[in-house]
This record gives sequence, C-alpha cells and structure tokens, in this order.
Amino acid sequence: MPELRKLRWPATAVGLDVLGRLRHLAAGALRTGRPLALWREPGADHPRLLVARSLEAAFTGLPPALDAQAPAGFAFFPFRDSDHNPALFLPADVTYDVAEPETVAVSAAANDIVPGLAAWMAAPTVETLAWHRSQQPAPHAATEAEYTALVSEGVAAIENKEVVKVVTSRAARRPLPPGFDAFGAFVELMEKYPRAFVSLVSVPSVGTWLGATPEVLAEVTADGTFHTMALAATQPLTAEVTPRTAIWRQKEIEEQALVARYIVSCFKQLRLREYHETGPRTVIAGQLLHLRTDFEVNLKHVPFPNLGTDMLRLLHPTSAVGGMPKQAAMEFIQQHEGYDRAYYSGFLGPVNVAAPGVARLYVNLRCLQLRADEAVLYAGTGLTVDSDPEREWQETQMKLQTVSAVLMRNED
Ligand SMILES: C=C(O[C@H]1C=CC=C(C(=O)O)[C@@H]1O)C(=O)O
Repeated sequence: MPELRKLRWPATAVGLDVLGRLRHLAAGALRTGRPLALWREPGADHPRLLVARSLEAAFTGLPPALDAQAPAGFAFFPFRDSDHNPALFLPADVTYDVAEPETVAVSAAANDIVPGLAAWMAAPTVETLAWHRSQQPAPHAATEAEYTALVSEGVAAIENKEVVKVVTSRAARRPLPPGFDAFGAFVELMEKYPRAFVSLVSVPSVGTWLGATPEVLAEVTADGTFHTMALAATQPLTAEVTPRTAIWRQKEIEEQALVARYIVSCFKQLRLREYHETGPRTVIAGQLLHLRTDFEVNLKHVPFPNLGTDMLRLLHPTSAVGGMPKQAAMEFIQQHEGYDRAYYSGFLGPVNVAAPGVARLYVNLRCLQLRADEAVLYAGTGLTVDSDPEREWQETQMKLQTVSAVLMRNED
C-alpha cells in the first residue's frame, strides 16, 4: 500500500462526535467541489468516508481490477456507460474510518490538499451541505398505464423468443420534505437496514445518489474468497410470511434460477469448475423477501489470480437487472424503457480501501437520486412469460418503499 499521511483532529474538534466529523469532512469535500462516497457495509457498525482529490481523477475506462496491487478507491458505475453517466472510480485520496476516529488519512497524490484540509478540520461546522447536482434533466417518471404497457411489451418479447428474461424498470419523482438532510437520511438508512449496503455518493455534475441495496455483485474478502449472488423474485415480508414460511410461485423460482444459471455460465466461460453454490434460500431485504443463491470460490485453491476482475467484467449488468440473453435484453431496455437509468442498476463499492485485496461491489438498487427540490427513485422487476403487468407495478411500488422511507419525515 502506498504511504498514507495521517492528519490528527485538532483540539477544537474534541466536542465533535464521529458522525459530526464525517459530516464536517463531507461538507468540506462538497464545498471544494470534490467527489465523495459515504458507505456502511452489511453487518458493519460504522460507516466510512472517501474523498477524491478532483473529478478529473475519478474518470475511468474499465471496471476496477479486483486484486491487491490495484489502486484503492470507490467504484461508481452506471448501468450503461455514456457521456452523461461516466464510469467513475474515486481514488482514495482522503479517507475517514470511524474505527480510527482520531485521524484522517491522505494519499501521496493528494498532498497539496493537506493545508486546506487541516484548516477545514479546525474550522467551525456548517449547517447546510451543498450536495453536488446532476446536470441532466430529471428522467421521465412512468405512469401506471405506461409501466404496465412496458411490462406487456416485455412479456410479448419473451413470447416471441426475442429474450428469455428481461428486467424492466421505472423512475418515480417525489418531493423532498422541508429541510431534508441527505446526511441524516444516510444515517437513518444505516439504522433501518443493518443487512444492506448503505451508500451516499456525491460527484460534481454527476449528482448525488443515496441507497440501501441487498445485492452483492462481486466481493473479494480478506481470507481470499470470491463471492457473488443470484438475487431475484420478490414478495412482501409480513407477520405471516417470513423466510421460514415463504412459498414461491413457479414464475419466481424460474426467474431466480435464470440469474443463477447466468452466473454459472460466467464461471464456465472462464473454465472454472471449483465453486460452492448455496441455496436458493429466502432472504430478507428491508420489507421484502427475495430468493438468493450464493456462489463462493476459494481463490487460494484455483489457478485464477484475476478471477474477481474477470467475473466483474462478465457479470455486469447481471440478469437480475438486465436479462437474458444479455445483449438482447439490453437492446429491449434501450428501445422500450423510455428513460435513462443513469446509475440505478449500475454498481458501486470500495476496492482495496479496508485493506489491499478486499473489494465489495454491490448492484445499485433501492436507490434515489437527490435533485434540487425532489428525489428521483428507481425500481425494476424481472419479467418472465407469466408476468402480470398489474402485479409488476405493485412490486415496483414495494421496492420504492425501501428508500422512500427517508422521505416520510425529517430527522433534523
Ligand atoms: C431490479 C430490482 O431488483 C432485482 C433484485 C431482486 C429482485 C428482483 C425481482 O424480483 O425482480 C430484481 O431482479 C430493483 O430493486 O429495482
């Protein structure tokens, strides 16, 4: 790991608790026009913050390499790469980990921002944070009639054998409650969804995204394990229907099996045979239940040093957000969906930040884009030949509730 310089919080910051320090660092990054990512990993009890020295330093071409020698940073990738929605990898120039609350780490590449940062750490806190805004117009929000028509077109495409499965989605616009505070909303999501990957990413001209996703895209852990999952099929979690009692319809079993089969086809493409498959099991994601199969590979026991990197490039976008076959499903979405998904159903997460060789990338689901006076929420549903348009609309309504929970009231 390249040398990191550690800046100690000055005596003036003694009264500031760790969340206050995170918030103050975020305020400084926003004020100086720098990209930032705040996140909390599933099961972790504390969040982390990463600030990149500049927007220019965050532009990237290829998906990140998942190996110990690769640069440390936070990946923020759109569903589909374009000039409007660039692929980003925020270098880990300034990092703050609540596990080490007394210092802020600065990379050698960001040496020249040290004086300004040190001064900011000693400066008084500010009330309002100036979150970065997207320069794109807000996407079209489909009405119920438009969405059910889209689902019918998707089902017709499956019947006509253009695709085997396709995931359609929509955007929904909601007003922000008066005095809405995105940092407070991030903290609220962390508390509400301990099993989710909770994130708040803000990038100049790209905008600000908040979410709580249940879906791992690609993980490499400290003990040398690669992990991915096939997550699909949805029903509400209720007092009567829990993971132990849930019953799944044939349509849902098939929908999830297609995603699992896609992951196996990626392993086959790489000629990897030694993987562990667990499931499908019923799992909780917020107020919802899904079917999930986990796939693990012990990287010490296979001759594939670049497995994480190769799998990431094959997996995105998975059939849980695109469809199968991948290309035909992507074309269907492009032609019929009628709005820009931007970073919804892209992927995000830290690479080599916690330690070299540790990466945790998630599919950007159950998320919203924060705009000047409204939030744009996103949700999709996997279609099969048996999909009922009205049910699929209801399912998107349920999925929107995960993140819209923070728009109901204001904590500040
Ligand atoms: C596309 C979404 O969810 C995916 C993940 C789990 C279950 C899904 C489903 O039941 O359709 C989706 O494939 C979304 O939340 O917007």
